[in-house]
Amino acid sequence: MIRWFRRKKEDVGTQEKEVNQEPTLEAPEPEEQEQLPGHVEAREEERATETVGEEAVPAGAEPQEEPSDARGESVEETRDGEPEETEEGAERGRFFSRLRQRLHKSRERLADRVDRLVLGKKTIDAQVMDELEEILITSDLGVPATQLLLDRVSDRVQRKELQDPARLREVLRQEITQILSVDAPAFDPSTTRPFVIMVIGVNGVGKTTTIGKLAHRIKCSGLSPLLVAGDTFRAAAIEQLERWGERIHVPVVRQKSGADPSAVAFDALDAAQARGADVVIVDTAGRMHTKVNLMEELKKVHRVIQKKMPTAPHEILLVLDATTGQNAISQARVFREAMNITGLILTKLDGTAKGGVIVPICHELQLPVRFIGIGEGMEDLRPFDPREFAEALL
Ligand SMILES: Nc1nc2c(ncn2[C@@H]2O[C@H](COP(=O)(O)OP(=O)(O)OP(=O)(O)O)[C@@H](O)[C@H]2O)c(=O)[nH]1
Repeated sequence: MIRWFRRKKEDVGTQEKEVNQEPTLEAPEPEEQEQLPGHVEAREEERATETVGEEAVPAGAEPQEEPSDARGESVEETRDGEPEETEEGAERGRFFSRLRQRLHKSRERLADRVDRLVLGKKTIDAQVMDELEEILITSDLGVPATQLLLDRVSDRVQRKELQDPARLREVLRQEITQILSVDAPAFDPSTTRPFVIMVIGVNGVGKTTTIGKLAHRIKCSGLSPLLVAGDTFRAAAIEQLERWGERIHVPVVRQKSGADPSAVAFDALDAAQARGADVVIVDTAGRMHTKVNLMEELKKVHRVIQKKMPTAPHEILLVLDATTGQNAISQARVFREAMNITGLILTKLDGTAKGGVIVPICHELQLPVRFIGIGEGMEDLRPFDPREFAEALL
């Protein structure tokens, strides 16, 4: 057992236990130093100033340092070591450099520290492993995933496959890619019609925004989406979804505030058939303003959808806010107890240093990350690619 790990395990274990004992389903506080728009108090005001039809600019967001050339990457930064010359390759390069730019805080916490750790070192000895452990834990990788990575690195060192400290980062990247590559069927809304997606998560994590972005992606792929305002407890949530609908020219099925969400979902499936919609995306409440238990309410919506269409919902996507770090894992545990989640969406990865949390989430839950949110704009939802993410992070 490694020294640092032994020293810190108790502290971290206690912290994790506290989180596990009382998983909060209230929107948790994001990192203190970040004035992210996900901050609950700030949201109502932001909504009032949101403009339909324009790319929303995150409050306090740093100017987007998009590279002026297509890639903004050196040749060594290309994914396969070769310059990509096709238009598709250039497009991918642009997206990748944007992803890296948005993940820069998480990258600073992980990659830059690993680089500093190996600088001038000749071997990967116990001291290096000790410091690596600290870097991984404090980068939100959690104890079990950190231990797994350390074991794999140690194995490679012992088998003499890894001797040069300069290769440590590359090896970590490979191992993290493996952890992130959860075995699951692909997300493919073209397989059934209508393809029904239920989106769940606590309030403030970015559900409605994510639904807007997802519908935009689906529309761009040639399918016709329909949005369902299933968070009937907050009038603002219905309006927010409607604004997204107007912005991306996608119809929204709604009822008045306070209506039964399962009745809204039921009617929406009729509407989807009548309109010939290909994909139905159901927003749900994140917090109950009544005595009804959130999980019971979600189960009811699920039952009603299933009654109408026995194979539906085809995806149940849990949205988690990356800025909440380890708390996101606790939330996922609670939701998984109640719902048969098929995939995850991690939001607000831009501007947080806690992007590493995606590693323990995949490691523990063995659920595929379907998409990641890297900003508030329409285009800021990306399909999750484990290798691409690991490369952007490390
Ligand atoms: N920076 C950033 N902000 C995001 C992202 N996704 C969502 N947000 C912001 O997070 C805030 C909360 O998003 P909502 O979509 O209202 O969250 P919700 O889960 O639907 O919240 P309720 O409607 O209260 O249940 C909004 O200000 C969004 O613009 C993201 O990927 N990056």
